[in-house]
Amino acid sequence: MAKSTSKKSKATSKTPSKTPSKPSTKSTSKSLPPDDDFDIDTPESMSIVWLVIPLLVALFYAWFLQQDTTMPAVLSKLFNSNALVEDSELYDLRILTDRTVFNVVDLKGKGKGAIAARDIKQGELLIQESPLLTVPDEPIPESLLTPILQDLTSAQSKALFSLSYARLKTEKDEKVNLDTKTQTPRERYLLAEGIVTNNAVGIIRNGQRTLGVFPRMARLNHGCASAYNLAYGWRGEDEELRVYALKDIKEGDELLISYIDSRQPREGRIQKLQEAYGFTCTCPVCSLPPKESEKSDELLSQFTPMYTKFARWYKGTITGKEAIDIMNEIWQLTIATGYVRERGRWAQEAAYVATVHGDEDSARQWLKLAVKWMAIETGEDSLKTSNLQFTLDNLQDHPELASKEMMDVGGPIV
Ligand SMILES: C[S@@+](CC[C@H](N)C(=O)[O-])C[C@H]1O[C@@H](n2cnc3c(N)ncnc32)[C@H](O)[C@@H]1O
Repeated sequence: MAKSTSKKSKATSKTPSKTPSKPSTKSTSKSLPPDDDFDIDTPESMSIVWLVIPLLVALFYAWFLQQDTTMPAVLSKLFNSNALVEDSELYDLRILTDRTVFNVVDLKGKGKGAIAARDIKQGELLIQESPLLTVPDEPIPESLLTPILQDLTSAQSKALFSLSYARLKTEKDEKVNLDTKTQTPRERYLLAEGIVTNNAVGIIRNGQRTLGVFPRMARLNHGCASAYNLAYGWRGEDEELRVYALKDIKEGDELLISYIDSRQPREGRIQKLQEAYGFTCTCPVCSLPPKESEKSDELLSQFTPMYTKFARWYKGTITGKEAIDIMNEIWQLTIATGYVRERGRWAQEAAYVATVHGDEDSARQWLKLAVKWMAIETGEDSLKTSNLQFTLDNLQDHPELASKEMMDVGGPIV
């Protein structure tokens, strides 16, 4: 009240200089004042502004409450009509920061999928996401899931129920109404259970293996071996899932992760994907013509026996030099197959071999490679990358340096 009074007196004091010399004719006029007479700072217009602003805020709030959505979704709509993020995905504010990276679109034979909206650089962080919900990594009973579903906000619920499922855990002949507005609590549970099973990712929380649903990441389809271009992982130190680009990706390419260990021949991959996710993989590697597919199978099937051979070094049945030779063969295999996912870990293991045999030069070369690839897969600032960088910077203080017989084991041939 006091404020508006002082405004009024201030405005009133201005009036004389604006008042035309013949006030009687003007004051009776109902028409709009001429432009040069219009002054927003007059007492009348100020009081209108002060009335209109709260009214607009109230109207906006009333409209927002009707929207069944989140404030960021509304803001995103208002300020960025080209935003690539659907309202249903906006249960986590950080999603707004990755909205220019990919579009979620319908893809023939796959449901939805993510398509790069621009060129993406190797090592770029593409998704950073908190779990929408978590459940223990075991069968999910109705008594556990129902209260979790009841606790979801409307945006979270929308995000969850927009996801895909492969099969529902129904009793014989049981029909399930899929309309979330009219379904019974049991039908809602069955649908949610199917969605969680099809989309959840294994994470470690409080030392326990847990399943988490991450709706943004859940749109990523599967590709085998060289076909997938992203690496995902749970970052325990920040309690969030991160997805990084393993390779340079062109605008328009589909973004793919690997749901299974795809270092195996086609038949095994197809069977595993069918059992766990209910689809027959049609990725570029699974769609190779027969001759090329045979060649690809032959190469991919070499990874496991080669790594088994390398691991004999831990038991002392092969020398450090032999172990490093095998690791270099594995590295060549990653080049031949385009399977680059585990390079960071493999280089780290080779660095350890070189370290304990006191071959500091080779250890440093392997550690540099390990830092590079761990940063691509898990980020430059991840605990894994930082630990490797620390080992590289402080190799001379490594507690196991030269703890086995001294040997020149050899560095990476890349
Ligand atoms: C985690 S979801 C991926 C996103 C899903 N396409 C969607 O529409 O939300 C897993 C499901 O996607 C489909 N899918 C994933 N990768 C596929 C592929 N390579 N070929 C065919 N279908 C695939 C399968 O239906 C699978 O059960």
